[in-house]
Amino acid sequence: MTPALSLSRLILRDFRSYAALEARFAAPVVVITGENGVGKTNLLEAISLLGPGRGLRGARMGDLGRRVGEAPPLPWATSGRFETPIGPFDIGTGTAPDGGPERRAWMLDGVAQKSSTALAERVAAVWLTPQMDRLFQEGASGRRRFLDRLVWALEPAHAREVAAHDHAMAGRNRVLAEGRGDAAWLAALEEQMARHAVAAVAARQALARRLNAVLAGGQATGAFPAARMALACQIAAALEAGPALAVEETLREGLAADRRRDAAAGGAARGAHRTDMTLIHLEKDQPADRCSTGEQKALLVAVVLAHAALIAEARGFAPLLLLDEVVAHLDQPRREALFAALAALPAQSFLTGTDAAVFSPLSGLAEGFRAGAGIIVPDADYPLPESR
Ligand SMILES: Nc1ncnc2c1ncn2[C@@H]1O[C@H](COP(=O)(O)OP(=O)(O)OP(=O)(O)O)[C@@H](O)[C@H]1O
Repeated sequence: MTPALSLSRLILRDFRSYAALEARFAAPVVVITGENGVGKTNLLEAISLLGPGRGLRGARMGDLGRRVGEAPPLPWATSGRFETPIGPFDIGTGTAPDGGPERRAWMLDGVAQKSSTALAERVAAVWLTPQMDRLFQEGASGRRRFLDRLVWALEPAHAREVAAHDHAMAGRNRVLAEGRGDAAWLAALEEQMARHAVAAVAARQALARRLNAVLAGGQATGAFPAARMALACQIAAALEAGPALAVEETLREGLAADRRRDAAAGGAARGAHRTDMTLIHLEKDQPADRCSTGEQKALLVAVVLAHAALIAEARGFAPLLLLDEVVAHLDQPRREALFAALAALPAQSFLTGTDAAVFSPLSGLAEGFRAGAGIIVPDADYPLPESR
């Protein structure tokens, strides 16, 4: 299926291991293979940075520039041309010309942007990486980040709600740590925290509900295991039971009552930062943390496939899917299920792996590249599909 949003050209300058790269993509499924350490993940990371946020590794901006010897990383830039049914647009990002290495600049169609808001309106990307193999074993923050990225693709303003909540919470933590009994200031911060927490959790809940409806339909996920997303979150539970304004009020009162406790603990016991999420493997009736690594990967794949279908329906374009080393974990039937699902999905996907042979069922469907040191070249075994 032709995706309504696809990356047709990527240009990198001094980005991680790439001094200068220009790559053109023409197919809805792009396969990049190469040996360990040649820069496959770096390429996906560069693509992930064309949307808002800190990208697939959550890296500091100053770490993204190419390092040569002991010198500090160079200023970097990446730009992408995106094709849509109403014409192309160009996004560029990189080190801001004025300011330190942590300052980032944004361009849309050659015009500098003050923030990434305009990008969030046009581009979304979702990824699965090898680092996420322990998503269900480690702390809740990784799961929350994954969940928030899914929400963000549906509702770009979600990022602002979460940031505003965290900002108010950091302010409250500071006041509590300093031991200043500034009740009016604390009350104002708690009011902001409560308001943004309820908005952020309501958006997470809405995403989970809509995602579960798509998962239950099963069309987007094909042969992947039937899955359901479950939020573990007191605010979400309260929102199920009563109106948002009442939940906000209860949260505000709870925060005010917790001041002494939160000061001693060094952080708030309630708020949007407490949401956790799991995926339920419905056939086994088990949460993801009790499933095997391969089953967990399959659950995550089912979720990103269903999510892409949901966003395509809701926003008219699907997020780019960046699937780093995902295929290696899947057995043969699941690999073929993934390839079939990707071919049917209205999303552009980028897959990486070390073994080109694994992707052979995609010959004729996908466009292939071999990554070498600082370059990528078309892979003759995966010519551009004729239909494009
Ligand atoms: N800032 C940087 N400057 C120059 N090189 C860098 C920088 N950051 C990372 N690299 C290099 O990039 C390479 C890692 O690239 P990447 O993680 O994309 O590899 P990969 O092809 O995905 O490997 P694998 O198959 O092992 O996952 C390493 O050789 C690393 O030294």
